[in-house]
Amino acid sequence: MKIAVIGAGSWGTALSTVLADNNHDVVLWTRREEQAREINEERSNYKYLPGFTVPESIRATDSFAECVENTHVILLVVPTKAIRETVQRLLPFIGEDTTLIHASKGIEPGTSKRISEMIEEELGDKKVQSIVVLSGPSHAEEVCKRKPTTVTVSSETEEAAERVQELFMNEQFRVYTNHDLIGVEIGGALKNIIALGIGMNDGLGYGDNAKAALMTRGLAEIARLGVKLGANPLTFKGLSGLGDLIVTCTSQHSRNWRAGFKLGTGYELEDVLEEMGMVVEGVRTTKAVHELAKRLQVDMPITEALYDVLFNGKKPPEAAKQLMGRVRKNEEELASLFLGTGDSDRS
Ligand SMILES: NC(=O)C1=CN([C@@H]2O[C@H](COP(=O)(O)OP(=O)(O)OC[C@H]3O[C@@H](n4cnc5c(N)ncnc54)[C@H](OP(=O)(O)O)[C@@H]3O)[C@@H](O)[C@H]2O)C=CC1
Ligand SMILES: O=C(CO)COP(=O)(O)O
Repeated sequence: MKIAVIGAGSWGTALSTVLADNNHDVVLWTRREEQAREINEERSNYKYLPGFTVPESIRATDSFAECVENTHVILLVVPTKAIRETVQRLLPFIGEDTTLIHASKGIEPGTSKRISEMIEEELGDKKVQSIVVLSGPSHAEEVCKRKPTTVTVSSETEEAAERVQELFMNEQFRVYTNHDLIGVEIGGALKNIIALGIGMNDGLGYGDNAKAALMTRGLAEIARLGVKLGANPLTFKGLSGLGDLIVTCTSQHSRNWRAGFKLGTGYELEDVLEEMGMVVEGVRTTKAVHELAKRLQVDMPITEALYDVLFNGKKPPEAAKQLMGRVRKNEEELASLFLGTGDSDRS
């Protein structure tokens, strides 16, 4: 089956590889002609995955039409900020038999929308068969080396999720389904905020105790917001929640962790992002979630501390002090949150 993959960064290339390993006919779109040539002729994607050999069967193109015509399955893997313009470009090529899968992780500042909501908005009256999200603990660098990886796919219907599960599943890439689209998208997007914070913690030299605290309390505030938005709290204990939080907060591959680390050692945000040269979704998502939490009156102290560092010039040690100096709390909220017995706003 022909599958169009939009976005030839690290994750688009890695997911193309999984699909090519499963004998699908993969056409990978890049906006740069020289990158299409590099992939087709040298079988490499040096900027994003140095040392990786792109499978022969993957064809790259800088022609959007060539990539997306004559297929019913389209995978979007562009940064969150490029989702709307990409869906706009897709409109002439899609219809009621199109399955739109996205594998991006972010929330849009200004609108506080999840990615599937942004896609729906851009589709307007245009109907597609299904919108499916693929999320979970999965760094491109390991997927390309065919290291064991598990992810979750979610859609409004179980049948749509199962079709996508079937497309991706193989011996090294295990795919679960989950009906909770809101929870899956929220978990995948918000763990990037906590990973930035943990990178910062490590850059400051604070150690493992604080890291464990940030992960645990980070998951609590992710679940707190998710529940308010209608997610199943138990989703946050699954692959797209706790699973992705663990990998992003502990892996050397995480761009969010690396950016946070640099900030913790005293670099300015602008310099960090320029040096990184890859998408660090947590920065815009922190802004979006700060706005959303304020609007919904959900207490998210770690996100707030991060927001102050990223956008209000607060120094990381001061932000850490702010978190440690908060009023006394009781941990029992976690029980009601994760047992699903209440949508507590307490932190
Ligand atoms: N990397 C990973 O391991 C994982 C990433 N993700 C998510 O996947 C999404 C994509 O990330 P990833 O592949 O890692 O990012 P990278 O930084 O590796 O690559 C970004 C890609 O997006 C392209 N791009 C940037 N801006 C635009 C635009 N305006 N229009 C079209 N294309 C654009 C870039 O093109 P160019 O090179 O021309 O600038 C490049 O191909 C993110 O939401 C990320 O959170 C999810 C799971 C794992
Ligand atoms: O989502 C990811 C792993 O599951 C990728 O995280 P980073 O963007 O921090 O590298």
